[in-house]
Amino acid sequence: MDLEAIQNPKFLKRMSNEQLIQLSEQIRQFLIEKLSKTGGHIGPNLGVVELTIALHKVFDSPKDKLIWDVGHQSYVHKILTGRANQFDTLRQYKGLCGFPKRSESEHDVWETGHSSTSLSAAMGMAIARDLKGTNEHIVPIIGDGALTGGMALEALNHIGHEKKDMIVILNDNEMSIAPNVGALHNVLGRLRTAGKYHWVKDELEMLLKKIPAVGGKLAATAERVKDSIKYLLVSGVFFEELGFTYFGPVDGHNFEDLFDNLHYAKKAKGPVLVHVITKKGKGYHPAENDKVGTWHGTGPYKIETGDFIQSKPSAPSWSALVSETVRKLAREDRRIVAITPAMPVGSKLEGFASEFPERMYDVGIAEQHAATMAAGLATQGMKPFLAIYSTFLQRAYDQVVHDICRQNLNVFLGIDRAGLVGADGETHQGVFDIAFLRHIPNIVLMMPKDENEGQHMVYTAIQYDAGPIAMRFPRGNGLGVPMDEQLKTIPIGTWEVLREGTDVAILTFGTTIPMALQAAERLAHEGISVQVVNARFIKPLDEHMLHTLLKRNMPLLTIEEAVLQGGFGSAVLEFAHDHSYHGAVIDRMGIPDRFIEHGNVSQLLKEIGLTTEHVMERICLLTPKKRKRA
Ligand SMILES: Cc1ncc(C[n+]2csc(CCOP(=O)(O)OP(=O)(O)O)c2C)c(N)n1
Ligand SMILES: CC(=O)[C@@H](O)[C@H](O)COP(=O)(O)O
Ligand SMILES: [Mg+2]
Repeated sequence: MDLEAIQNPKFLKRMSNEQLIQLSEQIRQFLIEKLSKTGGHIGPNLGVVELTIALHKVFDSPKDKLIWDVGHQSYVHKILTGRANQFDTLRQYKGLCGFPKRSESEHDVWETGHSSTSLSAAMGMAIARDLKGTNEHIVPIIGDGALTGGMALEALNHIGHEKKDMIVILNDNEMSIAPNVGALHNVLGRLRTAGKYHWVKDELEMLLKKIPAVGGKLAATAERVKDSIKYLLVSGVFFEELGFTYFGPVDGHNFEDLFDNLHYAKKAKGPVLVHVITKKGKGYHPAENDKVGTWHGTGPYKIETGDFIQSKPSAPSWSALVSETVRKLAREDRRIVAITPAMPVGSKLEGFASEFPERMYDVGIAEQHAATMAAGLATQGMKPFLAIYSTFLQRAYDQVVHDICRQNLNVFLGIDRAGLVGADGETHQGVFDIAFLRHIPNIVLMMPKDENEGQHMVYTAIQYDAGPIAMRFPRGNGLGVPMDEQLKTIPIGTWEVLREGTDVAILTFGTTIPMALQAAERLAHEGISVQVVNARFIKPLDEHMLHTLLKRNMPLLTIEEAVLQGGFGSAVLEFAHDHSYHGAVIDRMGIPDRFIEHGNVSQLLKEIGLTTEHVMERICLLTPKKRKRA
């Protein structure tokens, strides 16, 4: 069939299982083809083809609410709800979002991107339904990785207590991004192998009744069987004791099994959990055999070979630079412990993990736990390195305030993906961390201009023992600058003049330094002398340099690839005000007060007005008398 002609999922109701099998094959090929050009979350989506088809056949979206946790696995849902013709624009500027988007379709009832929110949202929708007296089905679909998120466990606890009608679909493929971790994962493991939970439970009851009747060796065998089955059943009881009716394990690639269980679940009263076993990457050999998470989210690739199509980077990735520098230091410094909340691959911690397995912790999708565990380590004299994406650090704000900074503990926060991340869009842009960190007492917040300064900053952070210290760095690769052999510490709170100037000073850091230098270079030809300062410490500010600049009455322009509200520019404004430089001329450039959608970073910067040309315009507005007509 022509997938691009699909308007809505109603057509599924008329299809036989054989036809559905053909459809799932067609969708798989479509995904493999399209994503070989656009990139995206190919593994997760190949794993949920049959499950998504079955859900849209059994339930009536959008009346029935399908809520996709994380949402990176919603491409099949988007195909079945009339968006197949947009896949050439997947995750591109003004194109199809890689996550559910309410403005795209009435079938996208809840927007995700950050993990573990589906059950809480589902509970809200279930309460609303019952208060309104309507009868729609509420169906959150949560992965085994997302289930390790604290929010999910908070919601399970409440849902099981309130006993509202809800059908939780647990999509268990044994993988988070990397192989899933945790005790809960082991519970699921037992269930995966237990066979049909309810059948096993009935068999056990019958067996238990017969045991007294058999004597001798058979009794001992029966006893052993009973114990092993009981061990397996304990896992099923895990959910039943939480107040759920457990169905499973269900073969997530077998329509008969799926329909049997989903129809049961649809009729059941109270909260139901359907444990569906799927294979991440199913149907595409390289993705299906991915043991480490390489095919979780990818760029374009060659279908025949599974080779990724990417230009050879001129410099190591920022994540590798930071994690490998920590690894090098960990050889001499036994205090160092690395922690990642489920992103060992993205944070490039594989090397550290292989060299120091006893000092590397992947805690699952548990940022709050990760941050406070780091604080606990620091109280015992250890030097925890918490590798965490800026956007995911948002989950651990109180732990940073209450546990790490308030107790002034020696935690090193490696804030990865700081700034615009591009394809993942609104839910993943790392643009809030300056605003939500800089006002916390005791924290040091810094950002290097290039990877050489970055390695020195890592060294500085490890040596620093006066409290919490955070280094933010962008997604992607460094600039390819020469690297010093010898690491050195950078004095905390010191900025660096990169270019002298007398008419105006630009204060900026990290990824916006190149555009500042380029603007200064071009304006020099128009008679405007621009000073460019590497304001590499966002907190504490370099007060000495600020006083010097403000006393010279130089107009200042701050630039940051981060939100303006409460950002670095705000800090400079506050400083000028607090030190009575009331006549100071201070302008700010950064991300405006709105969410930034997905797209190529350079396109987004252009849309926002963060380019060399925009900097030049702002400088000219600050120095009107100086500009020689070009
Ligand atoms: C709060 C948060 N932390 C981390 C991530 C990064 N992340 C995206 S998908 C994923 C793994 C999800 O595993 P699972 O729920 O099992 O889905 P699967 O990819 O296996 O289908 C992680 C850790 C995230 N999206 N949100
Ligand atoms: C869906 C999700 O949250 C992750 O897969 C995220 O997309 C990873 O981002 P990076 O590609 O920057 O590691
Ligand atoms: Mg999974």
